[in-house]
Amino acid sequence: MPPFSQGDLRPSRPFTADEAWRATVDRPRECVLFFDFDGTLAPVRDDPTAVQPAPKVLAAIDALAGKVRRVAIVSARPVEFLREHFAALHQVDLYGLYGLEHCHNGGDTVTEPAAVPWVPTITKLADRARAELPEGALVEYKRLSVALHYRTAPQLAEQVEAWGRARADELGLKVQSGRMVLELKPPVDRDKGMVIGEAVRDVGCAWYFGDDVSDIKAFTALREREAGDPRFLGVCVAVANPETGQEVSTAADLTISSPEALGDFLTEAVHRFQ
Ligand SMILES: O=P(O)(O)OC[C@H]1O[C@H](O[C@H]2O[C@H](CO)[C@@H](O)[C@H](O)[C@H]2O)[C@H](O)[C@@H](O)[C@@H]1O
Repeated sequence: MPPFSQGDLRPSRPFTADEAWRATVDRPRECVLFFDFDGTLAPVRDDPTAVQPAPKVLAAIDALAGKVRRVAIVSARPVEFLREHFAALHQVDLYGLYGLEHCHNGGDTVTEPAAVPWVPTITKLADRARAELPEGALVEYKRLSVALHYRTAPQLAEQVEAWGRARADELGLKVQSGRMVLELKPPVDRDKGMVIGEAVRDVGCAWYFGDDVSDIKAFTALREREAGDPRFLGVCVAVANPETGQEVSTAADLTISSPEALGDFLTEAVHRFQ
C-alpha cells in the first residue's frame, strides 16, 4: 500500500513519524501542535510542585511555534502554573484546568464563567480533604479543582478514590481519574476533547501529544475531525509510562518512550521545517 493517500495530504494508517512529519511540513501554516504537560513535556515527580519540562522541550517548542500556525499547551494545571513554566515562550497558547481557563499569546487569563461560582465549594473541599484523608495522601488545590494524589502512598489508592467519589456525589462535582490521582472539578462541560474539537475546526492538520487517560478525549476529537474531512490530518502521539501508558498508546498513532525522548523528537522535527 502506498504510504500516502488523499492527494499526498494524509498518510495512510498505520503511519510512521517520518510520514506524518512529511505530510505536516508540506502545509505548516495549516498545522497546530498541542501538548499535554505532566508526563508528556515534564517527567513525573512525587511532588507536583517540583516538576520541570524535560531538557530540550522548551527550545524545541519555541522553535516549532515559529514554523507552524499555532502551538498550545492543554493541561489540568492552572494557567498561572503553566505561565511560570513557559514564561520564556510568547507564541504559545495555554489551556488550563481542562479548558476551564485559557490564555492566548501571553494575554489575560480567561475563566469559564459557569465555573466561577464553584470556587467556594472547591476551596472548602480542599480543606476537608486535608483534614479527613489519611497521612500520605497529597491534596493539590487549584482554585477550580482539587487533585487527590496517592503516588507516594499507593496503598491508599482505594481509600482516596472512595472518599473523592463520595464527595463528588455529595457536592455534584465531576471526577477525572489520572496517574495515581483523582481529580474533582465543577460540573461544567469542559474537557480536553472539547478544547481540541473547537480549536481544530478551521485548521488542516493537528498533532496532540499526551500520556494520560484525559488525553484520549483529545485523540478522539482529532479522529472525529478527520472523519468529517478527508483532507484533515490528526496525529495522536502517546508518551509511554507504566500506569496509563498501555491504554493511551493503544489509542494513539505513535508512541514516544518518555518526556526526555519527546525533547529529542521535537528537536529533530524542527529541522524538517527548514
Ligand atoms: O493534564 P496534565 O498537565 O497532564 O495534568 C495532569 C495532572 O498532572 C499532575 O499530576 C501528575 O504529575 C505529578 C507530578 O509529576 C505526579 O506527582 C502525579 O502523580 C501525576 O498524577 C498534577 O499535579 C495534577 O494536578 C494534574 O491533574
